[in-house]
Amino acid sequence: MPIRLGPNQYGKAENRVVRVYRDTPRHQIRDLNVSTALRGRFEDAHTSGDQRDVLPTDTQKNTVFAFAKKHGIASPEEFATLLADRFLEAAPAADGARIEVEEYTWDRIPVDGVEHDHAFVRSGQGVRTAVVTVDGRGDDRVVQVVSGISDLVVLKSTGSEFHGFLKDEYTTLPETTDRILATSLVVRWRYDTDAIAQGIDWTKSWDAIRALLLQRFAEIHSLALQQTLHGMGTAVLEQHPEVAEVKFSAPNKHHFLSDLSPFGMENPGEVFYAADRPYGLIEASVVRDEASEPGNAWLGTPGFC
Ligand SMILES: O=c1[nH]c(=O)c2[nH]c(=O)[nH]c2[nH]1
Repeated sequence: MPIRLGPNQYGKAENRVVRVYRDTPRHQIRDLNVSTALRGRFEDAHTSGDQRDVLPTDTQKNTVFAFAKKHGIASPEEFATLLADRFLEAAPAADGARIEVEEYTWDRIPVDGVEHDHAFVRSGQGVRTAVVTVDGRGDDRVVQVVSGISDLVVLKSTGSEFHGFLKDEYTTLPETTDRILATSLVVRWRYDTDAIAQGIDWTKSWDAIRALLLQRFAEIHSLALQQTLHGMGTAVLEQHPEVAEVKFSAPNKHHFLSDLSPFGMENPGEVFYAADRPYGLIEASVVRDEASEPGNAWLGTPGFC
């Protein structure tokens, strides 16, 4: 029976590495969740059990922690690229490496109006993400970087409408010109490969894109979550030539007006029931026409159309 090994990859998932910089009394921390994966010519490991080409996932884990000490963590993107290059050097059978990073950010705790040197509170403003894929070596080396943010929970208490939609015999949703719009955004944006080759200030770009996404969410008068996402993504592409495409996954966190009429009370958009499920799931991407090819940039990153 003709059977062959299909797509495969292997690595160490969710290495939780915290790097403390303590060169001065004012400490700095980077708090990451790093997942590594190698792809390539690993048929023997699967078919005959011969592991001679396999760089163990345990070694990959050790490398993550050793590199946090040796190189520090300048940014998720840079750290991931260092790791990918290292694994391609250490494992000759690997044709590509995919490094996924989540970064949890911490703010200094203010004490008497002064930010503390070594006490932090986790910032609740979204998780920074990066997926770096390096394929090939030498002149054939291709680097793809998809940065992003997840768990960015946003809400507008007005400035959102939803009406004029298709109706059939099962439609009960009332049309509205004033509703709450709330979502927990997952946004990922892919960088142009030429821009990557020229060098990108990853943190400056990430900070600016996050701020722009929030600004546009606030500013856009929404006729649907779809239209809001399109406006946010378009703004990113207009203002960031280094970005090739933006993808969104946005659960529509429905807020239903509570019916207070049994209690003789009116409710002009003041009291809502925040439903947690089911939720509308709106996914969309915005792509620059002349965008560089994505290659393997999205391979292994689920949850987006
Ligand atoms: O912004 C929205 N988009 C939809 O597609 C949709 N469908 C729905 O019931 N409510 C909403 N809201």
